[in-house]
Amino acid sequence: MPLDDTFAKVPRHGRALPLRVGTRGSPLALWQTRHFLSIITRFCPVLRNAEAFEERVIATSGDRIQDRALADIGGKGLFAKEIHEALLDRRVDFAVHSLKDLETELPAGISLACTLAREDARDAIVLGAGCGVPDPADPYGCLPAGAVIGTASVRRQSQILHARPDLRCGIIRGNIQTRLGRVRAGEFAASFLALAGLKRMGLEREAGVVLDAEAMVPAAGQGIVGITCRSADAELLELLSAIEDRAAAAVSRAERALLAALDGSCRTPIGGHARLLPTGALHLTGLVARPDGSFLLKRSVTGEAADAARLGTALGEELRADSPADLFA
Ligand SMILES: NCc1[nH]cc(CCC(=O)O)c1CC(=O)O
Repeated sequence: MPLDDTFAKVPRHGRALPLRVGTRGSPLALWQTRHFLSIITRFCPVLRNAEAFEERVIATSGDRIQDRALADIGGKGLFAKEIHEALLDRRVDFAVHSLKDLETELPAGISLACTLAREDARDAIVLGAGCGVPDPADPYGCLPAGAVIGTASVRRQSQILHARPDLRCGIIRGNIQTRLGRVRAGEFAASFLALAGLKRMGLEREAGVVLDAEAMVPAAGQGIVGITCRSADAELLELLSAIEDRAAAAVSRAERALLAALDGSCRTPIGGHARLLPTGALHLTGLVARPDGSFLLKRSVTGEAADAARLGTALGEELRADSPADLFA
């Protein structure tokens, strides 16, 4: 059925417009929400009017608590909890998330309806004034000995400390603009940000060093926007699945299955990154480490994209079996 016909069913079924979209209020979250709306309206002319959508900004616990590592306050679910509640309470009809902030096991009644095309999945280092000139052959070489790097992510912390045990990490939180400001103010020698967020904010020039996915394994879902809605809302699920990006769906299935198989404690540094090869096969890298970088295990597999979830589960189980048991206590 042509997409327009599918979407034309929305008002015909008597669903009241506007459709209410839930989003966090950060500049990146709002950008991603408007990006999603521009895609859905391109596919669906019937929704191309000013009254079709209404943005509802929802503050999450992750936005409110700014001084602690995510692992210490309950992990990634914190950016989504209040948004799930708004969906279940029917205050919104669907919601836009950074997929890497969305827990693998969603609450009963909430479904991941679709994923949008991936922006760059890599991490970047934002360099403060005391850093040297970046050398592509030695991505961490420009960081001064003993420097304090701002990050609230145990995944990034473990990988940089593994490569540079002389460095130290301090907690930096807040949205992209806040974190850039704190590096500029000299509170930290440098910090990490997802390149996807910098690009979407037009701040790519702030990326002093771009780390390839081998040097710094990204988080599962990094750079991908995911849309949730109520599992019982068959009509909206159908509409949203029509705009799914197939490549993003395959890589995110692999990465999220890996994460789910490894998920022991939210304090465990875990990386997961999949990409589609020119042959159409799927290449998946997974990483488990200790937060201090003293242990780091990284493995890759290649298989059929159609088996994305199974590949992720198998790699996750293998990494778990070959890591010290206390990492998953
Ligand atoms: N946890 C915060 C968060 N969630 C998504 C992004 C960036 C965009 C993305 O990865 O899709 C960021 C900021 C960052 O990690 O630098």
